[in-house]
Amino acid sequence: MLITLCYVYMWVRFQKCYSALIRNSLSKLKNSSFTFSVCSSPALVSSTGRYTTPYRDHVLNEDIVFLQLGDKAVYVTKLQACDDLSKWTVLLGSSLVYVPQRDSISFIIEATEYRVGNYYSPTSNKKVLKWSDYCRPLACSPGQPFRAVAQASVDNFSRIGVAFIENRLQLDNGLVPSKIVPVVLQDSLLNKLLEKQCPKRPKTLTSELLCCTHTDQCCTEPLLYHLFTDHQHQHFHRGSLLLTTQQGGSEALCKAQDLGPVDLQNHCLESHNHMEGHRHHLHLSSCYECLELENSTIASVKYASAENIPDLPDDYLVGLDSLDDDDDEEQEFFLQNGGFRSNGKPPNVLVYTGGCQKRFQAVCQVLSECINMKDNIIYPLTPQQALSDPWMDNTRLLVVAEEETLTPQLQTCFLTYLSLGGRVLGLASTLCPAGLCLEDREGQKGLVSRLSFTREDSTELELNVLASGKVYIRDTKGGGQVELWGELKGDVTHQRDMVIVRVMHGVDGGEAVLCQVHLEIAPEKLMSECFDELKVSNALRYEVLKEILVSLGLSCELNQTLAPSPVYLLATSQKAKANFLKWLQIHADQNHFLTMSKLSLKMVSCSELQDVPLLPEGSLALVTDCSDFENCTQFNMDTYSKNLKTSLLGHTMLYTEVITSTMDLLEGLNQQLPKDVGLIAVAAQQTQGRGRGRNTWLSPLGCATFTLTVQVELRSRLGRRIPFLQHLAALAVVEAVRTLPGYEDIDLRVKWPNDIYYSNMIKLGGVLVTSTVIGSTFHLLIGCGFNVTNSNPTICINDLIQKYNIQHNRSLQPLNCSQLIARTVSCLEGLISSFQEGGPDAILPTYYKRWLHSGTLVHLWSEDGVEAEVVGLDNNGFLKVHTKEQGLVSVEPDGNSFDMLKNLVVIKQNY
Ligand SMILES: O=C(O)CCCC[C@@H]1SC[C@@H]2NC(=O)N[C@@H]21
Repeated sequence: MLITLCYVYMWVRFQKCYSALIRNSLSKLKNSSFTFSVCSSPALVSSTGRYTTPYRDHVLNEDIVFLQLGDKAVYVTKLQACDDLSKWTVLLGSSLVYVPQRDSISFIIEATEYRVGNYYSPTSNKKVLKWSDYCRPLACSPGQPFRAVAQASVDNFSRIGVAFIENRLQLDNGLVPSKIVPVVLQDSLLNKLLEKQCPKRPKTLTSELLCCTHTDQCCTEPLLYHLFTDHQHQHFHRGSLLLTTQQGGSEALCKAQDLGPVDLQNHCLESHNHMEGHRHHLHLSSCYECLELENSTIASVKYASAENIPDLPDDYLVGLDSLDDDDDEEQEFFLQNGGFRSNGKPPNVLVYTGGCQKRFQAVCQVLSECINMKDNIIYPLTPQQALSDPWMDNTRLLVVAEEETLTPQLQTCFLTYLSLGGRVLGLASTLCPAGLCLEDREGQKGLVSRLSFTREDSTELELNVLASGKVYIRDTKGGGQVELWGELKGDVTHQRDMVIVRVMHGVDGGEAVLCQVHLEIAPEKLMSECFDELKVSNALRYEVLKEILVSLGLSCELNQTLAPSPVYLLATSQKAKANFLKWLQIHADQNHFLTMSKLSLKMVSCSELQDVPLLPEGSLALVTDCSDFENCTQFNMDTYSKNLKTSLLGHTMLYTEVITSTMDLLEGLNQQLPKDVGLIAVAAQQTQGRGRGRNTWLSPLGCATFTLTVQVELRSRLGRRIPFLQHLAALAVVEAVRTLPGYEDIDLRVKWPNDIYYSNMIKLGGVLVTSTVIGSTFHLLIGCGFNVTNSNPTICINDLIQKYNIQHNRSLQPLNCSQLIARTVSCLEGLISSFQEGGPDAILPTYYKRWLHSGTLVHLWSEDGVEAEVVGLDNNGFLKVHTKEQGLVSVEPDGNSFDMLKNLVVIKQNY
C-alpha cells in the first residue's frame, strides 16, 4: 500500500515536473531557431547521447541531451523546415481545416513497430495518453516508418512529449511511437497537398473546403481509413475521441453561392420522408437535394435583409470595436476563426424553443441560475428569426430546446452555425449533427430514469432525470467526433442508452453537447409522482448542466461579488428600538463606531447615508432611524412583527440585504448585550454563509437566514444540557410550519442533531450554534438557514406546500421569510421555556413526533459494524441507541463522524 502511494506520489510529482520543465523551456525557445525533439530506442541513441536515425536531417551534431529517462531522451535540436510532404496523405477532418494557430507547434511523429505485450495494458499503472486527443493530426505517410504531421499547443506538445518519454503515448493505429520532431510547416505545403488530393477545391484553406465530401467524388472515400480502424467502436467515452474521415451534415456548405434558389417548401416535405422508419437519419449528409437545400439556406441566412431584423441584438461589432486599436493581430485572428474568439465572444445566449414561450421561460430560468448573468444575455430565437436574421456572428451559445422535429431548414441552419465554430446545447431536441442518429424510446418518454454522467475528471455522477423518449445512436458512416458523456441505465441489465453526447463539428471548433434528458425541467413544475425522485437529484442536475455549460465556454462561476449593504436598525416597537439605541450610543466610540469581532458598524442617520464617506474595510453603515423600511422587497417588518409572539427574543433587529454572514454581524456584540435585548440579525442574502464544520451555507434570495442572540444561565435546566439547544432550534423551524393551521401534514422533519429535512430525503435547512460562557451565563448565537421560496438548486418549503396542494387538492398559500422567521423565533422561545420548566421530557414528545429516525436501524463504527436500533435522545441531547451486545449507548453530535441517513453512527460514550 505504502509503495503504491509512494509510486503515485512520485508519478504525480515528477510527471508535473517534466511537463513544467519542458513547457517552460519550450516557451523560452519559442522565438529561437532551437526546439526539443524526443527520441526512443537505445539502438538509436549513441554513446554520446545523440541519436542516429533515418531522419538525420532533423538531427544536427550540436544536439544536446536535455533530459533522459530510460531509453528515451529529450534533445535540444535546431528547428527544421518540413519540406517533403509530396507522398503524404491528408487526414480529412483535420488537415483540411488547417489554420495556423498562434503559439502552436507543428511536429512529425514517427512510429516503427506494433506494440507488443501489455505496453498499454488496462491493468498497468500508466495513464495512457492518446496522441490525437492532444493534437490535430494533419497528414501522414503510412509506409515504414509510419509518420504523421500534427499540430499542438505548447502545453499539449509538452504533454505528448512527457507521455512519450514515459512510454505511455498511444497512436491511434497501434504503432509504438519512436520519435517526435518539431518542424516548421509552411501553409503552402499543405495547400499543395490538398490540391493534389482534391484538385477541384479552391486554393484557400478555409472551412468552405469541408464541402468536398459531397460534391467531389475524389473525397467521398475515406482517406486513410486504416489509420483509425482501432476506433470503429459504436461510441467513445468522454476523453476519448472518435475520429473518422468522412464529413457529413451541414458541413457541405461551401458552394452556397454557386447554387440557384430551390423550393424550400417542397423540399421540406421530401426531407421529412428521410426521417420515417425506425432509425431516423436526421442529418442531411448524402442526398444531393438536401445539399442544395442546405446551401440555399445558408445563402438566405447570409444575405438576409437588414430590415428583417427586429429584435435580436447585434453587438458583434461592439465586441470588435472594443478590442484595442493596436490589437490588429487579435482582430484578424478573430475574423479568421469565423468571428468566434475564445475570449470576449459576444455575450448572447439564444434559446430556440420553436416559439413556445413557456419552454423558453423554463430554459431561461435554469440558464440564469447556472451561468454568470453579468456576462451573458439570454434571448429567445423564433423560427423566423433563426432562418432570416444574421444572428450567428453574435451568438456565444445557441440552445435548441424544441422537442418537435426540426424542419430541415432549421436543422441545416443550426448545423451551419455549428460548422462555423458555434456552440450548441441541445435539450431534448432533434438536432442531429453528422455522426449521430436519433432513435425512439417512446416507452421511456416522460419517465424518471437513472443517468450516469461522466465528468471532466472522469468521475461518474448518478442521478435521476426525466427521459425525452429518444436516444442517440452512433452513425459511424456520418463521420464527426463524438464523445459519450451520459448514458441511461435501462431496465434490462447492461442496457445503456446514449443520452448526452458531445460532438465536435466542422473545422472551426464547432461544439455541441446534445442531451436527450430534460435537464431544463425543474421537478416542481411536474408535481407528479416523480417529484420526489427528481428532487433528490436536483442539485446534481445543476452540477451536470453547469459542467456542460462550462465545456461550451460559458462561465458558471458565482462571481456576483455582491457588496455588503447598509444595516438597518429595526424593532417591533419604539420602546425596544429606543432601548437598544441607548445601549448602542453608550458603547460606540466618539466617531460613532461600534467595534465587534468580525466587523464594525458606524451609526448614521438615514439622511446621512448618502453622504457617508467611504468606510474603512470591514465597516458597515448602521442606519438607526429608518422610517421607510417598508420599501424593502425582501423583508416585510409588519409581517414579521405580526407573527412574532415572544416576550423577549427577536424584538430588536439588524436587517441587511447583503452581508458575509449574519453570524459576523453579532459575533462579539452578543456578549455585551443586556439581558433585556432580544437581538436578531436577518439578511436577505449572505455571501459567505457558514455551515457546521467547515461547510458553506449557500444563502441565495428566498432562503431565510438569521442569527438570534440567546442567553442561558449555566445552572438552568437547559444550561446544564446545552447541546439540546440545537435540537430545539431545528425543531422550532419544523414547528413554525407545521403548527400553522392547514400545514400540519407538510412533510418537514428534523434530522438529528440539527438539520431540517423534507421527509427523509433532502435537507432544506440547518442550524449552527456557537456559545461563550461569561460568568454564569451562556451567550449563544443561534444561526439558522432554511429554504423558503428558493426551489433551486435543491428544494424549499414552498415546493412542499405546492406538492401537498396538488396531491390533496388544497390551496394552501405559499409562505414567506418574514413570517417564517418570526414564527420560528416564537416557537423557539416556547420550546426553551418548556425545557427550562420541565427538562427534556417537556419537549421530547414533540421532538420525536417530528424527527425522522424512530426505530431506524443503524450500524455502529462502520458499515459492517454492530447493528443497533435508535431509541431516542438521552438527557444531554445525545443519540441513544440499543444494541444486543452493549445495551444502551449514546452518540455525540460532534461533527461529521456519522451519517444518520446512511444509517451509520460512531459511539462516543458508553453508559
Ligand atoms: O446545516 C448547517 O451546517 C448549518 C447551517 C446554518 C446556516 C445559517 S444561515 C444564518 C447563519 N449565518 C450563517 O453564516 N450560518 C447560519
